[in-house]
Amino acid sequence: METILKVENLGKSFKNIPIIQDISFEVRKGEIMAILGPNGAGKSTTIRNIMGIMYPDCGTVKYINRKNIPRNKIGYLPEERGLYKNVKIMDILLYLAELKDYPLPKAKDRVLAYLKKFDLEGKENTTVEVLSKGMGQKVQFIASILHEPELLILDEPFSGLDPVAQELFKQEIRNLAAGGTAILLSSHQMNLVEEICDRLFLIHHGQKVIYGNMEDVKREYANFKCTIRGNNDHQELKGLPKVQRVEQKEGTTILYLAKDVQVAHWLKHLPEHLEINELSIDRISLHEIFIDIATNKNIQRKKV
Ligand SMILES: Nc1ncnc2c1ncn2[C@@H]1O[C@H](COP(=O)(O)OP(=O)(O)OP(=O)(O)O)[C@@H](O)[C@H]1O
Repeated sequence: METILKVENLGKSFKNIPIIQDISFEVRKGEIMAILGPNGAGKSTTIRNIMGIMYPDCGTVKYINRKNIPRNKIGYLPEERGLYKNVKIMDILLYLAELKDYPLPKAKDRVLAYLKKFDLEGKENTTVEVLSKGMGQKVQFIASILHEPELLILDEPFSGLDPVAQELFKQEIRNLAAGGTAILLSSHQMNLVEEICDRLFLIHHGQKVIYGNMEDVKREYANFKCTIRGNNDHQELKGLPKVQRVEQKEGTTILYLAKDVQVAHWLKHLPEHLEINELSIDRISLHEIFIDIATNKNIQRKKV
C-alpha cells in the first residue's frame, strides 16, 4: 500500500521535559492507523507536530515524498472542538470547504447527504449554539471530511459521543478507508478502536510501546485468559499450570495464561470438582496488552 504520510524520529520537549521522543510511523492509503495511549501519553502533541500547529525539536514529517503537506488534501478534527456558534451549519461547512478549494455545489450536496447520514437532516439552517455537544461534534467531523481529503487526521474522534454516534463514526471511518483515504486517529479508548484499526502505534510517556499490524500485535501480545463463573478456591486455580496471574471478584475468576499455552490441552488440567456456571476463553484486549507492557517496561520519562 502506498505511503501517504511518513513521520520520522519526531521529538518535542517543553521546558526541557521530553513530551514525545523518537516517534516514527507511517500512514498508508486506505488504512486506519491508530495512535493509542492513556491521557497525557503524547498523542495530541504528535498530531499537532504533524499538522504544523507546533514545530518539533527534531524529526521530519513528509507527505508522499514532499516536504510540505498540501493543506487542501488533509482533513483534520482537532481535539479542541469549536465552531462559529451563531452561524448556520450549511454556511460554516461551505466556508470551510471553500478554504480547501472544494467546488461549492458539490460541497452543498455532500453537506445535505452527510447531515442525513448523521441524523441531522433538516438542521442545515440551524446554528451550532442550539446543537448538543455530540451534534456539534458530528458537524465538525463532517467539516473534516467534506472536501474528500487524501489524509484524514482525527484527534480523539469518539470522545464525548454516545454509543450510537460512536458506531456511526466508526462506520463512516471504515467507509472512508475502504474508499482509499489514509486515516490517522488517536484515542485513549483502546477497546473502542481495537476492532477498526489496521495498524496501531501504542504510545506511553511520549515513547513507542508497540507499533505494528493489529493482527500481528494480537498474535504476539494477546495471551489467552480463561474466565470461570463459580465459587472456587483462588489458591487452587493459581496453582494450575501455565497460569500467570489470577483475578477474582464476586464469584468470577479470571486466569491469565502463559503465551505458549495450548488451550485444548490446558483445559484438561481443570479439576473435576470446580464449580463452573460459565466458562470462556478469550484473548486479552488491547487495553490489557497495554497495561501489561507498559507496566513491564516501566517506561519512565527522562530529563534531556
Ligand atoms: N503546550 C504545552 N506546554 C507544556 N506541556 C504540554 C503542552 N502540551 C502538552 N503538554 C504536556 O504533554 C503531555 C502530553 O500531552 P498530550 O495532549 O499530547 O497527550 P494526549 O496523549 O493527547 O492526552 P489526552 O488523551 O489526555 O488528550 C502532557 O503531560 C501535557 O501536559
